[in-house]
Amino acid sequence: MAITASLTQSPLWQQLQQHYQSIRHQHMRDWFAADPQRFQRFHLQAAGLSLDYSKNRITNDTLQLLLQLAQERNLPAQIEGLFRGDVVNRSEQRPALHTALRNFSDRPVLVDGQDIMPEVRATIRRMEEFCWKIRRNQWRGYTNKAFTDVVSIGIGGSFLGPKLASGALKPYWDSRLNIHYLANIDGSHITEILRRLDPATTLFIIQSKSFGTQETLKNALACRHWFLDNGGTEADLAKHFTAVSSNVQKAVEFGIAEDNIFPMWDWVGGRYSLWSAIGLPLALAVGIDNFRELLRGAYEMDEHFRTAPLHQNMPVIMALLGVWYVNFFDVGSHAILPYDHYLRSLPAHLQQLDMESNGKSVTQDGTPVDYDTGPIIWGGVGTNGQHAFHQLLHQGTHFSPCDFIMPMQSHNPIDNFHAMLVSNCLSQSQALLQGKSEAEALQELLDSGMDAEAARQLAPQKVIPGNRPSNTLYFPRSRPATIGALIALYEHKVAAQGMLWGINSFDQWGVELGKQLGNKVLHALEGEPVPANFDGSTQGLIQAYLHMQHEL
Ligand SMILES: O=P(O)(O)OC[C@H]1O[C@](O)(CO)[C@@H](O)[C@@H]1O
Repeated sequence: MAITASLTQSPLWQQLQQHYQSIRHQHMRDWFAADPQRFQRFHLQAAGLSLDYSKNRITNDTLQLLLQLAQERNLPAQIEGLFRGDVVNRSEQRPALHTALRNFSDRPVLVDGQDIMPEVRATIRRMEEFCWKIRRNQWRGYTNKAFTDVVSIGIGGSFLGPKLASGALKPYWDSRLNIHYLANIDGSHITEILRRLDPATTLFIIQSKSFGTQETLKNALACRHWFLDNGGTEADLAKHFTAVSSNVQKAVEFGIAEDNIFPMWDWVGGRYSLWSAIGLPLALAVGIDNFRELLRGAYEMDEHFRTAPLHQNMPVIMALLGVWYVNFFDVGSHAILPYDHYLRSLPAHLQQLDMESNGKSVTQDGTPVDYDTGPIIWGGVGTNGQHAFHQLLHQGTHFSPCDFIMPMQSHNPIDNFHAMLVSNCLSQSQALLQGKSEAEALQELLDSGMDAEAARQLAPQKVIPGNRPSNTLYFPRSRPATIGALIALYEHKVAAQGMLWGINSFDQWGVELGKQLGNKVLHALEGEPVPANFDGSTQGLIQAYLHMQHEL
């Protein structure tokens, strides 16, 4: 769906700017005091998730204007187009149909006139059969021992999604199988993983949509050597090496038996591929039924995104709030703060999802944007972050809107641990909202018995501006369906922001230059002449590397 009018030239954009000027000095504290219904009014539920977005710098008028923006940018039609399989990734001439991977409806999904659903369902059945054989010890290693370890080799989207979801669903793991994720091209990473493993009981899954990613292929080759050097034979490889890829030919050339290759498709982006056979390590860990529940939760969020009116649409509201901060408050970052040990990989997954999707500077038709797009996504698990980076959130010169994410029940209820965890989460968003004025700080110091002059000197250091926005996403417990819904929520939030900004959220050309240069640098590090057109810094660093190879 083409957007014709320039975003920033529209009268609505000017209206939003004027509205921003009119509310920017108002404090959320006063809004809460004036409106006892604010929590209920700015609150949504979808697919088992609840969103409290009342602690945002918005009034009813803000929301109305933002919702008008969504209409003006044809969001409903764009969302429908995404699900229908329109070529939303125009630079690669592809649809983005990760939603087909979790389509529990009987609606066909057409790509080039062909319904892709039969192939999607056949692949899940293959995954089911595979999981069943491994988990019931019918498919065993070359010494006929059952598998104890699975090494998933992949990077980016072929790593972060499965890693996040398998961490999030740790309570559902089959304790007989350990899952290891090997991503980085770093001798220390592979050494630390393989040192603990026995080739006879280790299964490898090479995860690469392209089957051309340097890190993955190098790691896969090293694992193969390790397997052959430690007891396995060429004839045993088919028992221990499987792959997931859209490039079957390359996987076969690498030496993977064709029957051991699970398909991927061009219409699934890497960072949206958890729902495909890339989710295989997760399915092995938690079982195919739980994997299907994850898909079902995502499907429920899909249906919500597709059908809910804009003002009740959770991904759309989160997207609009993001645009409000990025484009009107000039805020360039967004923090993801899960208060759940099992969700500790969420910030890393959302970094790829959001920043690879919306870190773009031109619109779909190639016009440079004259407004900011995707923010820097960062974060970490609470409460650890409170004792590290939250200081800046509370008193730094710039603010970062925060998403607090919190299950209300723990899988491991011990004493009052969970109440303490939740209390920390709630009090952080409360402190961000409320802040502390200089008068309050001074009074506190005087009440503690401090001498008046010392208190007056110290009080400014203790001022906390407050009025800092946050969302709180909560749900009863991290179940497979909840985690599916949560990840899909962010996928759709990111897609909706891309639609509002008119950019392509489904390509990632920016990562290519580094890959091209990387090969030339590698040749130089391996002794070839350093290209004369390399900048002085890179030349100097190459020389330093070469020099240090001779140091003990
Ligand atoms: O699955 P592949 O093809 O190995 O790609 C891995 C990752 O590399 C990227 O292409 C970026 O380099 C990501 O988009 C992708 O998720």
